Amino acid sequence: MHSTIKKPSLRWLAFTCVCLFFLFEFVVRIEPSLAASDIAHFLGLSNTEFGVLASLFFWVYAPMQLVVGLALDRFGVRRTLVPAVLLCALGAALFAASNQLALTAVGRLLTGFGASFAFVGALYVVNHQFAPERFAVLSGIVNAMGMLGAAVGAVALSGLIEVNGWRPVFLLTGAAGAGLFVLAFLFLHGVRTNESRNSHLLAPLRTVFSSRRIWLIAVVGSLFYMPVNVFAGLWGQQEMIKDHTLSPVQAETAVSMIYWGMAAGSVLSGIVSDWLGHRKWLVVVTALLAALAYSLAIYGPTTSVLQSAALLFMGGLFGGGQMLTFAMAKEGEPTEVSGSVIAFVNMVGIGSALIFQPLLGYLVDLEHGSFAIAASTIPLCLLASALLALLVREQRHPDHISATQATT
Ligand SMILES: N[C@@H](Cc1c[nH]cn1)C(=O)NCC(=O)O
Repeated sequence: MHSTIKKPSLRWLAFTCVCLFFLFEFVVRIEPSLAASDIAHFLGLSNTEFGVLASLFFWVYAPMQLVVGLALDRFGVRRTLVPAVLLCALGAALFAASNQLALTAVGRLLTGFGASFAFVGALYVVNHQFAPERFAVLSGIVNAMGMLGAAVGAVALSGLIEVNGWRPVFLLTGAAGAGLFVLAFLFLHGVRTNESRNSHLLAPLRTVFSSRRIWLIAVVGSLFYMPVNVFAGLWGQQEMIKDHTLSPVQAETAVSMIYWGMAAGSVLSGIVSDWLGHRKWLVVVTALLAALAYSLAIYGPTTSVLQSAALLFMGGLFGGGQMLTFAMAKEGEPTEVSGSVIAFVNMVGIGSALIFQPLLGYLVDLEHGSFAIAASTIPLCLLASALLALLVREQRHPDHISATQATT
């Protein structure tokens, strides 16, 4: 049966710490892109070399997901997340303070290493310290924090960088991370339960890899998340400029609406899902509605920034339904493997960028610069996600049924 720590105030303090960590992680993740040419010039790098430097973050982040899940399942929240916050902050500070490329690269690797604990760690806290019927809405709030970090952080830091230069601002970010470490040290506590820890460190991976259901849900989540990874993250701005004659600033504004929509949608879909006590059909319906919104945004005849922004906002809003895949996946298994299950779904989800980002570029080149075929992968992935979600078996392990639900 599910257990929660006794004092609600401790639970909410832990939740606040992990939400702030995910927000911080998202800010340091995108920070280099806000001063790309200044950093490249300072370190004497070409654009390609700068791209490699910034991407070091993801080289550690993606494979670390499996380690993060195992570490959480084995050592719990406090012993993993508190050092992770410190390493993430130290990495950001080192990136800013160093004059040498090698040290800057170590800083970026360290940032990615620490950051890799944030999202899964936050969902782990939600899973272990709150009642099961709150999982979807609270994990939606976690996701919204990251999206707001990307949307608001980018604008706020760009302004500061313009006035003060990138190094003082990046150092300030590192200092904010140090402050967050102190908060986490003081207030981020795990729960002591009488749940059995796994007898073998790698045991949760066996459960994850051998479950056809978890693989299926991870692919559903990945296809559902694909527009955020690929359209919002890379190609959207170009598509908007080319096909809808928006200016670069208008296109960036319209595409950033995906993050705002996603922030609202993650929370809303969580509220509706926890209220209905249901996941699967919401995933199917929101994926279909997101497919419709993106199709209209991409293939519709509009040249108005307002209409494009509204349609992309709707795409993000319905896209918030992808967060429910985490609830679906972990609810099928015992709590002692939740960290690994959540981390695996996340790894497959963010890993889809490795396939789809270059694939879209390839298709655009193949069509001599036209997005007509390349962009069709966006609604197609969403449709595939909805269809595959239909195949997911509804399953709820007793660990994810709260005492109140169990007695009704
Ligand atoms: N919402 C996740 C990504 C995802 C994976 N499957 C479905 N969605 C997310 O934002 N993760 C944050 C991260 O970058 O780790």
